[in-house]
Amino acid sequence: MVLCPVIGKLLHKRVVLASASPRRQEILSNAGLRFEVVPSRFKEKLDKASFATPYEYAMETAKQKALEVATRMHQKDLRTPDVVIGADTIVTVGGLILEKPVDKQDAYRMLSRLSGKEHSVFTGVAIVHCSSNDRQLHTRVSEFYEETTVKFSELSEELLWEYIHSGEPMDKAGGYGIQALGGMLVESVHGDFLNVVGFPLNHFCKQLVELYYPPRPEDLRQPVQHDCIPAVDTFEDLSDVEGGGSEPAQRETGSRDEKAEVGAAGQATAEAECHRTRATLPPFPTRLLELLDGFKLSKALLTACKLKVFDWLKREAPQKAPDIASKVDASACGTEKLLDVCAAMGLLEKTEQGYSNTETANLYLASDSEYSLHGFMLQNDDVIWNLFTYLEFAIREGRNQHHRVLGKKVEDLFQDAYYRSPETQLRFMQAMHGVAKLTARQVATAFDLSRFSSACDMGGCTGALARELAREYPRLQVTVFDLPDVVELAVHFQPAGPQAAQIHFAAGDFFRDPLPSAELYVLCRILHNWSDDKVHKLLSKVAESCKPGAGLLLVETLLDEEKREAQGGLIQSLNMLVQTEGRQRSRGEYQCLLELHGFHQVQVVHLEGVLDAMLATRVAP
Ligand SMILES: Cc1cn([C@H]2C[C@H](O)[C@@H](COP(=O)(O)OP(=O)(O)OP(=O)(O)O)O2)c(=O)[nH]c1=O
Repeated sequence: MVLCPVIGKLLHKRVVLASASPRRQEILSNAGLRFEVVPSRFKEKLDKASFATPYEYAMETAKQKALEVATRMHQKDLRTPDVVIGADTIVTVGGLILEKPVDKQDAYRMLSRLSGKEHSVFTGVAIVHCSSNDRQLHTRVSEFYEETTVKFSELSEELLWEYIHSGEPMDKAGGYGIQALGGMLVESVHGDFLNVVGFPLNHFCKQLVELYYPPRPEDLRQPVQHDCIPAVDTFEDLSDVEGGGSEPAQRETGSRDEKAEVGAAGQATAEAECHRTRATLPPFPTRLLELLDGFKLSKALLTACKLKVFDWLKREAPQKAPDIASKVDASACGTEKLLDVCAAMGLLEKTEQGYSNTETANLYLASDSEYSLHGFMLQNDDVIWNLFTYLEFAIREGRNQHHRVLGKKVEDLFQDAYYRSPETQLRFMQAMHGVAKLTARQVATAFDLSRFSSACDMGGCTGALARELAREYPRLQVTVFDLPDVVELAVHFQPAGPQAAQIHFAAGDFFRDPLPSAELYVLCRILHNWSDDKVHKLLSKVAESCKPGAGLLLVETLLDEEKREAQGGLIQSLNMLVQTEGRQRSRGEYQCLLELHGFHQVQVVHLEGVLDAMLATRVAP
């Protein structure tokens, strides 16, 4: 349902939200607006000192965000959008502008400044109307801002750090989210709540009314309430379908009533019918259709990785589609389609000269990059994709689907001959190595582990985490304990360096063989692979090997207790179902498991991305 009728004016236009903010997407789609999301690449680095007021800074940033998207979409040979919406939210306190914190310390500085005080939240919004003439982009910008004042309670150091460790502050202006946990910090709010969350919906609707229905001369002679959103019957023509143009409607001379009178009665009835249908039209299911297309986008990404498109473009760019096609041994027409989709997904840049990698592709998709996820992509393409085609069976049967993919029974995924063949094994290790490298630093620094002098990383694979632990704690000796064939290949992943002397590999099966002795045991993304029985078995083995005071560092994606949030965690649950015999668990479930095996003083830190780290201490039995 579209409550604000002027939103209906935009229903048949190509509207783009130039924002990656999930809050803005939610607010606007809840209001019934249909739009595509194209996050802006505009770097928010305008010189704040050159603006007389903070809201001018926010409006200019919003405008630049929207214009960058309008220009990029126009240049990319995609259809020029009709309307692009950009927004920027800032927090101001004591003359300072606070944007998103860059790290936890920055969040701490921001939140301590806000503690016990009143501050302002400004959101600048730009509505850019676009048109294209002779391949030239023409834009008309309408901007406004909204201010809301928020008062924080006095925040204790403890509460402040607990909030920061929740991870919530990092993508939010001022370092807090009023709509979630951050709501607990707030004593009072004066003004539009949604403005704080990132988008002043009420003011936006009023702005659309002004744009699409500027007051008629006769209205100006009568006292009018300027700050209200008119009711539905104020407008007769909400559809604007045939016009379909990108410009806001201009009021013609003569009222709409006059126009209706001159038309034939039959036509008037048909139009009325048409308007009724428009008014009751449900919101366009954009998000639903995007979800539907999700698997096609994933497959396009995986195929481009498999064909090593990003490797070729890292070596030489820009290149035209036929040149890339001949290098990757594929058809020119197919390659061009794939490259265009990659460009639309923001993985490639497309210009007159050809295609080039974006920074994301160079960093993560080229196979030789330091933080390459290429192996992880191939693992998803070759193994996980196939397993997910049997999701329906996995749901019905409540178990993994290797038997369907391989056509034979698989007793233990980690010991099976197919998965242990050197080629599949290496690909699996490359996949794990990519993911581990990306997250190892956060895991190693989540807690102060300096009291331990030895650690055992159970199932530590290529030693990527061991390396970060060794780098962070120079007196720590780390043993990577994994299956013999893994240990044999791990040497290929270990670069020389000062940490090499701190890292040792030990071959064995952690269910059957004695564990290497250590003061700290690490189980990073291990337990989710196993059933409750096996988790108990493993934890009791670890507990037996621990002296009182020893630590257990557990890293998993934790589900919330109601299993409602953490989309990443919930997807992982399905992933575990189709792939393993294990499952994702909640913080409470892990806490119980740990305590049952004599590990107490459990601390939890949410890491950037989807992982959570838990540190527990073994107490005397
Ligand atoms: C103060 C506050 C901000 N925020 C969010 C709104 C914005 O998403 C974010 C401020 O950063 P912005 O730079 O305005 O927006 P963004 O980076 O999230 O998205 P984009 O630039 O792509 O449009 O902070 C909350 O969600 N809750 C709050 O209480």
